[in-house]
Amino acid sequence: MADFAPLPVPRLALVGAPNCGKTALFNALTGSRQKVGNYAGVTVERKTGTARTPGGHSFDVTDLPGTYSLRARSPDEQVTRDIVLGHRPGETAPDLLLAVVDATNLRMGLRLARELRQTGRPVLVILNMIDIARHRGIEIDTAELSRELGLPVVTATAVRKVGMAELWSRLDEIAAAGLPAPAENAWREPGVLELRTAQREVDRIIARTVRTPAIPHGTTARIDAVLLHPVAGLAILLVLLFVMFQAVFTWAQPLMDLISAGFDGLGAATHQLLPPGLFQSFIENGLIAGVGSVLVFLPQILILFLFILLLEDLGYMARAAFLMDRIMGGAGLHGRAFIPLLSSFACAIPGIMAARVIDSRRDRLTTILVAPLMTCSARIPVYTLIISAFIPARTVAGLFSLQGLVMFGLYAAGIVSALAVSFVAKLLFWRRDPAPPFMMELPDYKLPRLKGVAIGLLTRARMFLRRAGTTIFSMMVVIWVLATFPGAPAGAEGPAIFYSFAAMIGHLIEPLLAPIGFNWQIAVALVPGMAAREVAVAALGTVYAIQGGGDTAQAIGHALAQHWSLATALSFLVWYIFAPQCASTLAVIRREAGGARWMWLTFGYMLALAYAASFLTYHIALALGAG
Ligand SMILES: Nc1nc2c(ncn2[C@@H]2O[C@H](COP(=O)(O)OP(=O)(O)OP(=O)(O)O)[C@@H](O)[C@H]2O)c(=O)[nH]1
Ligand SMILES: [Mg+2]
Repeated sequence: MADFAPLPVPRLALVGAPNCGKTALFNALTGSRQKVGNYAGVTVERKTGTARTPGGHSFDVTDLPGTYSLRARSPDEQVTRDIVLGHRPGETAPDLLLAVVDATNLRMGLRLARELRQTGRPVLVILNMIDIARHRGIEIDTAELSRELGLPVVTATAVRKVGMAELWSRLDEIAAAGLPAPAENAWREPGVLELRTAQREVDRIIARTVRTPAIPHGTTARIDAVLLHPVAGLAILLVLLFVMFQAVFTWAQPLMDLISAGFDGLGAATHQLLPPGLFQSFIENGLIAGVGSVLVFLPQILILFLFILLLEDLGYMARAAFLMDRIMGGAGLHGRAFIPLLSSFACAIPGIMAARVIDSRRDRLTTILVAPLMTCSARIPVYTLIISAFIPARTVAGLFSLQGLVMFGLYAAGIVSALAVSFVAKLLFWRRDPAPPFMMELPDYKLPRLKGVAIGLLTRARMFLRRAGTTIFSMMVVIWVLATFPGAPAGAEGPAIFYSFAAMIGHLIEPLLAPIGFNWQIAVALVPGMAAREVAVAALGTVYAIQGGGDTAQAIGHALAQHWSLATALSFLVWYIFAPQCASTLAVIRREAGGARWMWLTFGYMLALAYAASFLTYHIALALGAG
């Protein structure tokens, strides 16, 4: 019954279990660069693109979050189910379902493929990661499998061009022949008994069509025996994190010096080229001091992400989640919270969105509540600036850089407080609910693909530069104006900035912040810091530059070391661990938690924590003579 599809461009949807390579296939089909990662739950939203076959046909392709069954439990799984069944308002079901199955893990994938067939939509089964399956000596009789399933089956290796040939030619055939008309949906939510029957049927099909080698592939198991060991595994995880932060400080230095020198030269050149006056001050103090002082931190951010991307690709991150589950569970956090919290090290916003993979609402809310406590990369400029200005560059025990140790401590403080807050949240809100058990599949180890890592780094760099060029730049213009006008009255003493709007605003807020050791310059920097945390660094740069310092990151450091006490610097660092210094994060919390209540709760508790912790730090430091 070769009915022709009425739509000019047929719509395909990629459906499959988490981590089976849907996004990799999506990228291969559409030429996009969506994020792939070797752990479950990377994709939490639908993404669409267009595939053009070698035969010149076009398809609309949708990438979906992974799901083990249409019996959806978490919000990301519901997205998939609703799209597959055409339950989205104003949207019909896709014309062809591409059932993506991990060829090394057929049990999960085939059960879902059979569920998809029940929906009545045409289904094409793709056995992805066939390269790994062959490498392990797994033999799959695809013709027989296709007969058993009653569905066409192709094999694919999404991450290699040559691995896509069969799928491309099959799509061309489908386009030429026209899609079969869909049948009635016969799928309904299966009960436990039906699920069990379905799994038995799948096991029977696998027994008939798949030959696995007698000796199972042991590498992953052998590595896991060490890396998942309750003691050795945790120790290795700690060492890895520690090395990561040491590297952020030591490897980045030469590159940062280079960028710094570049901005130095630029500043000097503009100073010479431009006639003295407002314009010169704007370029030198506003632009170069502001944006330049933030750009210097690009190398550190990239080094941090190099580590994270490599470990992700390797398949280590899911293990880290497994290791942390006991500790996180004790604090009332779900094991699946690990990935969202890990993403929050980049930025709380994707982290909070990644919490969609957590199916229970209380666990999702707890995760969202504490995600902003993870040290996001926007804090790195703030931390590094203060650390380089106040913490001597010494080595401790002949091995560790003291600055790296302090940085490690700041990250650790964020993590520990996140655990503490979720523990308290559990006591306050959810005392009676028992925590559901943690189930997460551990992916096999894979060698990281350099191309993927390089793309990941490029994306990060581009995002960072875009922020520097937009948010940070525009905030800098505002700050420069506030710090320059109305100018000093005739016969005034001291730098003109003392008579500026910025000083007025700063002096207005200062009494509130004086108890935690902040001066009016810090008060000025905190307000625009709500737009993006790094702006605080740039704002301090501009304020002190106009006040008469130099205009590079190093010059800002010197200015701070002159004007601040150590107690103030420490209090400022501690403030940045806790303070709700990011308006966009709060907006996302409101959206994802479904209410302003949770946003204000987050804002309130973080502000209270920040103030209390900075107050304590400042006064303890003063008492110890760091005033
Ligand atoms: N060797 C090999 N690796 C693959 C193949 N397809 C995907 N991968 C890798 O498998 C991992 C998971 O791929 P993704 O595309 O992120 O998987 P996904 O199905 O989108 O996962 P979720 O979005 O979490 O549901 C990544 O590390 C990919 O590089 C393949 O055909 N062969
Ligand atoms: Mg994906």
